[in-house]
Amino acid sequence: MRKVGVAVVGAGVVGLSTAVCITEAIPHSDVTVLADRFTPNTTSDVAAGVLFADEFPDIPLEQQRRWFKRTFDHLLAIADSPEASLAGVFLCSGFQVFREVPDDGKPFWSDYVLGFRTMTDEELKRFPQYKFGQVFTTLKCECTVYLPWLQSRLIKAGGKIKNEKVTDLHQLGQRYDVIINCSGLGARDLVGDGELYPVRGQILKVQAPWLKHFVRASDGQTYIYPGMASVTLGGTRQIGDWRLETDAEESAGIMERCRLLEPSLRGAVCQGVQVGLRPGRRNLRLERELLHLQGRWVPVVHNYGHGGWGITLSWGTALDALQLVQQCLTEHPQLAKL
Ligand SMILES: Cc1cc2nc3c(=O)[nH]c(=O)nc-3n(C[C@H](O)[C@H](O)[C@H](O)COP(=O)(O)OP(=O)(O)OC[C@H]3O[C@@H](n4cnc5c(N)ncnc54)[C@H](O)[C@@H]3O)c2cc1C
Ligand SMILES: O=C(O)CCC(=O)C(=O)O
Repeated sequence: MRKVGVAVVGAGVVGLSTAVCITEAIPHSDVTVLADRFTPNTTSDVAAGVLFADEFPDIPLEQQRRWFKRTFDHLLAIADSPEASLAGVFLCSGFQVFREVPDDGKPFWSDYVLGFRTMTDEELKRFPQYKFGQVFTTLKCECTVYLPWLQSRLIKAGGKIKNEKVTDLHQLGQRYDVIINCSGLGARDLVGDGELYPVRGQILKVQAPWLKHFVRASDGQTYIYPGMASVTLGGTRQIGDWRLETDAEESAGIMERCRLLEPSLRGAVCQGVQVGLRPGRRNLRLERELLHLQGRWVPVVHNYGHGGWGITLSWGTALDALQLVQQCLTEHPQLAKL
């Protein structure tokens, strides 16, 4: 029996998670990840990798909760296993602080992180400019470690990886039975999605090994996330900005804002500056369609547009993409019987 040939376009956290889920769940699949950039050169590699999210406005909250919880549970199991350091996944605790008391002090994911609660007045004293805060333990998934680990897991399960820029899905129509589009911001050109836009993010990596807690200002413009080898200081969220170069003035601004939150950073040594373009979209796209490519009908599953929450939602959306592939195989029995 010939296997079902599946092409996954994209080797960021979304593409690799989706490829692993399909390869491990569908034994008669032959999955190839095609990408023009691999770790450490994807946007995912720039991410702080913290499990945290804002809401997509038009996607049912239940669905977003499921994506968050499934990713959290998957990564927590890794964090609790001997694989944790090899996969770059670990628990991290800290504070989110607000200048004004929010109307709703409980984000949609508050039941899934560990120990979510409101900060006490004593805890808030450390942040004199802030009136309200939340304390919780979430996960950090460092993609420069996690993506190589996912690639190894994929290859071990029988998947393949190929360096190829896909300029048109027609290129793949004759070579694969199912196509999964996890091209992030690249989907703007690949499938002409004008709803996608870049949200530029610049971060600093500093040496400050005494810091053990994260601190995040609720506007998402200032955050301090201690990690395995360095502390990530952020950030910027510049909508529509395509610049990949680093900006010295912005670095100075990030450092200044972070020092106001965490004065001990005055002693921190800066190791590097990075920029990434988040795949911004009003709502992420997770759906399937049937495309007529080079004389045959080919199911295409889209899974892109995760904005600033691609690591947070990676496993949950990959499991939904897998379900869409399974539906394609049921509805197109010629594929299931290959
Ligand atoms: C500064 C910063 C901090 C962040 N922090 C966090 C965080 O703490 N938590 C969180 O959840 N998220 C965070 N994010 C967001 C996160 O990085 C993204 O949501 C995530 O990386 C998107 O993953 P992706 O796999 O869709 O895209 P990418 O990582 O961009 O991968 C896209 C892949 O598609 C390939 N590709 C594209 N077009 C083509 C083509 N035509 N042919 C072949 N291959 C193609 C690329 O080569 C690449 O392999 C942050 C982002 C930034 C910039
Ligand atoms: O916003 C955060 O706190 C985590 C970092 C992030 O998700 C981002 O910068 O996109």
